[in-house]
Amino acid sequence: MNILELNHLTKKFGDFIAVDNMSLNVKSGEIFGFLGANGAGKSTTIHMIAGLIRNNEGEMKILGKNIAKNQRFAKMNIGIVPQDLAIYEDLTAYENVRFFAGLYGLRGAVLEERVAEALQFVGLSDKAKSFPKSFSGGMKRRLNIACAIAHRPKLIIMDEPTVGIDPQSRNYILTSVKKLNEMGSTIIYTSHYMEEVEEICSRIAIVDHGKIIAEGSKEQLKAIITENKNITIEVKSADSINIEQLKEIHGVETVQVEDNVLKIHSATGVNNLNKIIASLLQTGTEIRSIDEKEPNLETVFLTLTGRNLRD
Ligand SMILES: Nc1ncnc2c1ncn2[C@@H]1O[C@H](COP(=O)(O)OP(=O)(O)OP(=O)(O)O)[C@@H](O)[C@H]1O
Repeated sequence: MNILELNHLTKKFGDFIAVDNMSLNVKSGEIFGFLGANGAGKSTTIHMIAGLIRNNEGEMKILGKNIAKNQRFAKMNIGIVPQDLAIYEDLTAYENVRFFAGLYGLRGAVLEERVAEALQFVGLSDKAKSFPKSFSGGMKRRLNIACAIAHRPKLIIMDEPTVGIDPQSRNYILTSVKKLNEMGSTIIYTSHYMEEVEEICSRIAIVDHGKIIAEGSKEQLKAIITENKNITIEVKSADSINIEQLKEIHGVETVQVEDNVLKIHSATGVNNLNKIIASLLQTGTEIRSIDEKEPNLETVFLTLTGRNLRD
């Protein structure tokens, strides 16, 4: 079942099209990765889902209901962790979470219980009475998450929650995302860090210039690119390399020599490294090091857009 549906969603700022006819289905229970470079249109999409800005065209549905026509229902079922911290410096951690949970209609004992639960979940129970100004960047991010999850939304959307924080807090957040998912929430995880998306997401959409340019599991996305394996061999001297002979080896697609480094693109599933080495040794080439890499999402992104994910 689809928890979120975006149909032909478009957002323009003047003449500029930030989100361009975007259609997307997110299934209940998944951790869905929304991967794109800065300015790709990720935050704009989230702001439309959150009702913070209006779309020019298209339609959005949460649990089958039109978001624009069922705003209260949408608010109850969606928790947004914004990219820019949405916490009040002059309220304690506890008061911050209570304020947001109150906005979603929680009252009385249930409210108190859920606030305590959310603070505990992000590891800030012992800081409940402290003010965020004494918090590290990572702690503020965690408080930001607590504010978005206290009302137990079915869909949690996180907009780059690990930007600018220390590795320990980053790991904490990634573990929390997996835990929230195991506890039953669907997650949309936005990032331009492909390692994070590869680690936690079951399905991924790559967004570029406001459009989804590829969508699928990690394996499906990697299968898009043909030059699947990159073999880099450093040699003492490249003079003796017989390039034509290397190109005849099964699976070898391209061979490049730069200074004393040999770069070979080879099809995956082809076990030809022994033959490549044998060819080099036969012509008297001395090997210094060998490195063989499977493609990653960065390579997929580069192949699709011609650019690196990070600027
Ligand atoms: N209010 C606005 N007015 C004009 N242009 C805007 C506005 N908000 C966003 N944009 C532009 O829309 C494009 C998409 O921005 P958006 O913030 O959605 O990208 P993003 O993928 O979330 O990237 P980032 O990680 O940098 O936030 C950018 O070129 C941005 O400059």
